[in-house]
Amino acid sequence: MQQAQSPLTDFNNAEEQDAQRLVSPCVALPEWVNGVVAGRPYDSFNELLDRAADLAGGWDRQDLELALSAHPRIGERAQGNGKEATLSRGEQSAVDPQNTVLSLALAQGNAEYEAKFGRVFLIRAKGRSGEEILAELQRRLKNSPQQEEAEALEQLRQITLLRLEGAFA
Ligand SMILES: NC(=O)NC1=NC(=O)NC1=O
Repeated sequence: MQQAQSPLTDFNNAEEQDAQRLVSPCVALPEWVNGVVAGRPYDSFNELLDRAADLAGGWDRQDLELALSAHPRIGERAQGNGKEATLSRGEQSAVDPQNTVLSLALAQGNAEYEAKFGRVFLIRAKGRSGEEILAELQRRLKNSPQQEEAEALEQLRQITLLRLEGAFA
């Protein structure tokens, strides 16, 4: 019986594909997943987090659009029981689907956002109430395309790094 190791030690020692499987639900960008795994062994979780943040710092619009395939709209319950869907539901748990006024406002805001920017609105939902998310959506709708691309990339980085922390908690 292997004595319980720290999650980091397990990650450092895991087969490559097992290590990739652990971090792939963080973001649907294989280059990032491979880069995090290739950086092993890490002396500390902070070293891992720093490398993950560095790799995420280079993301561009293409990465954003590719990653969005794994992020359901805000207010739409992620379907299925894959790891990403489960994570999304947890992150969006503060958005009460029974609150029809909020749900309608989010649906309308999402539609306006997609018409203006041509992609799904992405926000780090964890730690935000439904009302705070709606306020951010309405604020960001006023952004220029360049401003909004930068904001959406920052939210993708936050979601990714929060999920990474969760994978090692
Ligand atoms: N469109 C979204 O913003 N989706 C999400 N935000 C999160 O924090 N998790 C999601 O799935």
